[in-house]
Amino acid sequence: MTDARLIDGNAFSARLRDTIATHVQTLRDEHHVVPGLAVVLVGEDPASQVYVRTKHKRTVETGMKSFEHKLPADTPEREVLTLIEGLNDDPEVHGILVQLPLPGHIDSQKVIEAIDPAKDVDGFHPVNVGRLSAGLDAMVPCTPLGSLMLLKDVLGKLDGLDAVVVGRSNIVGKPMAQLLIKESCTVTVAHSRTRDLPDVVRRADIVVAAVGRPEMIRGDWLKPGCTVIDVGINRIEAADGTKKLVGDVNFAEAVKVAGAITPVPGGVGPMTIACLLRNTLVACARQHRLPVPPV
Ligand SMILES: Nc1nc2c(c(=O)[nH]1)N[C@@H](CN(C=O)c1ccc(C(=O)N[C@@H](CCC(=O)O)C(=O)O)cc1)CN2
Repeated sequence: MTDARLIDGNAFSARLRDTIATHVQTLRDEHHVVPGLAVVLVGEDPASQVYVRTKHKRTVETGMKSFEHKLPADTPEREVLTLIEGLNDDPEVHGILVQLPLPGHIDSQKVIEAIDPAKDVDGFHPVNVGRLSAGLDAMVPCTPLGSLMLLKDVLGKLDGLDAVVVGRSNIVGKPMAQLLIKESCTVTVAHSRTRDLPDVVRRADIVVAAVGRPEMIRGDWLKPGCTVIDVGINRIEAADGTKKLVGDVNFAEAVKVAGAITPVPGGVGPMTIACLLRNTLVACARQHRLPVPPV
């Protein structure tokens, strides 16, 4: 059997960012409006610092305004909430994102709920969670949205397909399941208590792995020809002592069985930031009561 097709998230996200940049230019030229994204980082988590830096770079490249707020790790919760109140009221800011995880003394849910749902480009506010689950227009979390775009690019229509989402987090697993239900898939959400997980995964035409456990999903758990979306980003030590990035799927085994698969890195990860820009563009258009660009 030939190896699975590699789903190239770097190439897809670069095309998406180009399309977004074109729409940003149109908004600027025709309506004198420039989308603005505010990113709040609390603390010095090294991975978060890299992601926030990349978000700033991509935001500016796309022609949008970027507002970075970097706060020390011991910033009181009240100060973060006050900052968000200010961003909610700032007409130049159309999207607000608080980089997660937050330091332990800050209640993440309280912070998320302080964001104006119209500016919640992460789609984590309960209003957006509820709207997505009701099948209404909503801000959709970036990683599941990017995963869905890749799936549609590979498979076209998804209706009637069996999808298994492994992981039930609020950020990925649950919204991913909602998006797949909307596409008329038959969706199973599996998690740490699921019985006979390999058998459950083996039924799937689409496997979305979002458990946060390095290489947990093995090649012999997969239905031959299925499509695998690996959301996991795990830093592990390789046999030679160097650090490497792996997903939640054992790639070397899975590539021999699946029909198509996202690599890690270079699969879903780059889609997360491209979809953040997409959500900021959409939020801006809605706030100015302009037609929402088709992205
Ligand atoms: N408020 C949020 N916090 C976090 C989110 C989020 O969507 N909203 N997601 C993750 C981190 N994240 C964006 O914030 C993110 C993760 C990974 C990538 C990415 O491009 N990954 C690369 C590998 C990069 C590396 O070497 O580490 C890839 O997979 O190719 C982008 C964004 C948690 N926090």
